[in-house]
Amino acid sequence: MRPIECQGLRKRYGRTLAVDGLTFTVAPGRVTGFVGPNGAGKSTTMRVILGLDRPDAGTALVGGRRYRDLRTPLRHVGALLDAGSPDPGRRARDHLLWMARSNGIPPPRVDEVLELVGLDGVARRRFGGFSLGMRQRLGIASALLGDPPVLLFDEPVNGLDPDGVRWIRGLLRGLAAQGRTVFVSSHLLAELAGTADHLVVIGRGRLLADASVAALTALGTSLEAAYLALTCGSVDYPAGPA
Ligand SMILES: Nc1ncnc2c1ncn2[C@@H]1O[C@H](COP(=O)(O)OP(=O)(O)OP(=O)(O)O)[C@@H](O)[C@H]1O
Repeated sequence: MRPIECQGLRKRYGRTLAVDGLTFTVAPGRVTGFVGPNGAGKSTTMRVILGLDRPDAGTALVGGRRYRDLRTPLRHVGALLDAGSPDPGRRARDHLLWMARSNGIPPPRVDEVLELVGLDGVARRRFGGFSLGMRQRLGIASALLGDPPVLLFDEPVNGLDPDGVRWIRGLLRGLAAQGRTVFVSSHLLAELAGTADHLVVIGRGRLLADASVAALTALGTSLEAAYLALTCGSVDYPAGPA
């Protein structure tokens, strides 16, 4: 199975240094949470790993290769970055068939993943009529389509009801138990405490911690307390007194 390796990653947008020399490895076989204050550089890092943005310095490798060098990327890396993307007029199954075709994935896999995410009953409905939870599930179906060893999820539980949150938790744990590399960003620390084995914490584009959830929790009274202590110097808009 394959790790994600970021080495000296740097990315600037105009005057904003979004990622500032990040080095970390995401190991297979466990769920690694990716956390940090708003604007810390999490999405940028994920975009660079997925070849959607070019770094100004450093490298991001998946299984030892750059994403843009992969010929059939969906077979190597699955990603949920933005659940709102497919054409609203396109039917869910057609959207997945189109993705499968462009990556040399056999069509029967489409029905397999639709069933896996619980969308088999609405496979012929148009994406435009999907609820947020259904969109999120379709995004996850796309990520799983190529049966990839590496998966990235950016805020996968955003806007989901408790049932959906519980479903995602089980899915992530199951994928890691199969030996896959699972990298998931979230602001919901309590949720991550129950899902992730390991956390990469960043602030202002820099690495603040790369440690097991157990080790981080032992630093404070809770994972949240440990996180707040680690990131207190990296928050642009701190909350006032409660
Ligand atoms: N395309 C872009 N153009 C200009 N600035 C950008 C762009 N993308 C990100 N940034 C800036 O880079 C910094 C990091 O943003 P990023 O979205 O990676 O952070 P994040 O940790 O994912 O934040 P959040 O938790 O709020 O989603 C921010 O200051 C953001 O405004």
